[in-house]
Amino acid sequence: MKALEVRALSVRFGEFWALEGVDLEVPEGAFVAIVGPNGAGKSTLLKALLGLVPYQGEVRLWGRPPKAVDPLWLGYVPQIKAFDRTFPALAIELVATGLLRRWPFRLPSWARQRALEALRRVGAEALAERPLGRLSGGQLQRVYLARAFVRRPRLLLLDEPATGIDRAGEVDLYRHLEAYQAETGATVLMITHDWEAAHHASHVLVLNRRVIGFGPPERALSEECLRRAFGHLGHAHGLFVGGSGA
Ligand SMILES: Nc1ncnc2c1ncn2[C@@H]1O[C@H](COP(=O)(O)OP(=O)(O)OP(=O)(O)O)[C@@H](O)[C@H]1O
Repeated sequence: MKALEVRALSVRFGEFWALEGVDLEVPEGAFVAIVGPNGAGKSTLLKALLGLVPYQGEVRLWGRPPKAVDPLWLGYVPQIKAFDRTFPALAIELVATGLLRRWPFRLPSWARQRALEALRRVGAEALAERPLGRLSGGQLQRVYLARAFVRRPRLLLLDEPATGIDRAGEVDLYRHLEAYQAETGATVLMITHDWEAAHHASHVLVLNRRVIGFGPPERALSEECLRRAFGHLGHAHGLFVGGSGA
């Protein structure tokens, strides 16, 4: 079964086309790494799939329009750029908003258990009772990941989830994602600038406003595809499949 089908998807901001004519089919249970240069429309694609930006074309999740899908089936971790750190809340409460879809005044014990389980999954159980204002950037990123996991979603949309997380935490994150997929059969779409991480995905989407390549890493991460997407490979030369650094 296809988790995701996209036909002729285009997104326009004023006169500027951020995405043009994107076609994509993602089988259920796939792990798709999305790569492309800055401004390529990667975040815009995830937002369009969630109906967060207006688009032209067709999006189907499990054969249905996004609005007909139970929101609890979808876990989204946006790019975290700014956060009001004076907001008086605990990490576990932010995680629980993924479940309750509002700020909990008092956390029901079932929601507390689920939130703790999700924090454990991302190695952040110890942060549960910590005020958000006292989290580092990487710790806050883990808490947002737990917020996506807490729903036990069937589709996880992750926008550069490893940003700010240390190398050991990053390896842990990929391990958690793999374990979660093996356990639930969920589908993952993950934007990353880490081509090495992309090599471990089942599929890679190379995007630059249009689909430049889509398929298994060895095909999509070919030198030709990456050159078409990035123009030149610069210092990353050698990371493409078949290159000396692969
Ligand atoms: N709300 C908006 N209004 C106007 N332009 C926008 C808006 N959101 C994104 N854009 C533009 O659309 C293009 C694609 O942006 P997007 O954030 O999707 O790129 P990206 O591939 O995720 O980039 P990055 O790797 O830098 O995160 C960019 O040129 C951006 O400036």
